[in-house]
Amino acid sequence: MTDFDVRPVAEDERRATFDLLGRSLHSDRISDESWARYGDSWPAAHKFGAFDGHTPIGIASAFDTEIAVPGGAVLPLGAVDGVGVRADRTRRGVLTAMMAAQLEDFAARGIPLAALHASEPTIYGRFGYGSAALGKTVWLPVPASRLHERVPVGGDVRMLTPEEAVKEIPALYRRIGLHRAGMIGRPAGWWPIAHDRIAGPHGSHVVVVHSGPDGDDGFVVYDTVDRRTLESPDEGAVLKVRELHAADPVARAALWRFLLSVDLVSGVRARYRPVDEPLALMLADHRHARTTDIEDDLWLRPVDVAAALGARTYRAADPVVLAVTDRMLPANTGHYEVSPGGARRTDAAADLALDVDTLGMLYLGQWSATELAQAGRVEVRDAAAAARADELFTTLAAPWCGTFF
Ligand SMILES: CC(=O)SCCNC(=O)CCNC(=O)[C@H](O)C(C)(C)COP(=O)(O)OP(=O)(O)OC[C@H]1O[C@@H](n2cnc3c(N)ncnc32)[C@H](O)[C@@H]1OP(=O)(O)O
Repeated sequence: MTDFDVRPVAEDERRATFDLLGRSLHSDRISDESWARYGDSWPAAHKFGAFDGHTPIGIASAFDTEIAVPGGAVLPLGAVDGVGVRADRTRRGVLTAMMAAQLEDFAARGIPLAALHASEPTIYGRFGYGSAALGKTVWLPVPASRLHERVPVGGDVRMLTPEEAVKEIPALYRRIGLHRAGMIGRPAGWWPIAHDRIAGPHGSHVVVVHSGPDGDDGFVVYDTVDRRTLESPDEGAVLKVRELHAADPVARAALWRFLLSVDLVSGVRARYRPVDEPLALMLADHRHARTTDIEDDLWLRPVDVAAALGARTYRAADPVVLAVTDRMLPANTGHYEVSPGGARRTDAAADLALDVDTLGMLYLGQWSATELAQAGRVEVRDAAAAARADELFTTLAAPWCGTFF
């Protein structure tokens, strides 16, 4: 049994907790130089540590931002960006205690949704997080992959210097906007560690911007992986896309056209793309676009179920009543009527019953109530209700986050 206290991280505990996180993820200890450059991206605010005396043995970090939900509303979000427990203190409740403190903090501050990217899919369901948006990995071989002649053409692309990338991309991300459910805002503290570190003067990534008739409207950040070996000295490099954002199909097509045009390349690999990005359809020969993986990407946790359900829109169908159970935040446990007019608490009998993590899976439209019922995650009390819930919760575009945190 381990004794530990969970409390907010103090200013002078930032680096120790950052190192603890790095160690738990098997990263190298951060150098003084890198800490001086990027340490401000690890503020003490919204971090809970588990301490054995003064020594940190666990960290659960989050930053405040916002997330787009189906219908276009943008809600406050607690983005959980770093969780780790010292390897000699795992499996004795340290994470559970930190998650409880963090969720109570989100609830007390009126934050209706929390989200994270999970290192392992078996960790977070018990804390009310559900796998809410998937991402696909695509592989496009070069030169075989050519865009179809009907794919729209327009605008121009230009490669930024690292200094320009640091300056211009944050504003461009804001201009493109949170146009899909699941996309999140990127606060000032996100950029140095997640973008400038890899795409600025000390990084290896390349940034290319597309401009259309109204100015810059898309960008891609990628790295180049050299594949030459003694046995195959002429093997082309692989372009590894870190992120690609575009305001419209013309900008998106231009950025993919650019990637496929780079010389001495054997292929383009992009991970965590929207599952409905029509890359295969954009090729002259759709067989060249290979989806090599589909992974859970964003995990979502309704913190205030009434506020979260009330903020998204629903398609036309008769109402359903959901019985939601939330063991960690019991104030959420109750019945909610969902209809095209919105959502509200009700005393009416429930048609479907589910835990709050499953509500997280349903919320952005990635999974249907029927799928979740067939998998045993939704209990069907009225046989016709799953189909009504499918209609209500379905979204035209797949949810997608598109931001690493
Ligand atoms: C958002 C992010 O940052 S993702 C990155 C998460 N961090 C990592 O993966 C770093 C390496 N792993 C770790 O640091 C730790 O193992 C953690 C943080 C995943 C778990 O911390 P712990 O303190 O061991 O968790 P805790 O003891 O509270 O476990 C609670 C329950 O979850 C289970 N659990 C915890 N971690 C895992 C896991 N990796 N796989 C399966 N089950 C797990 C425990 O078995 C326990 O189950 P029980 O209640 O049935 O007994």
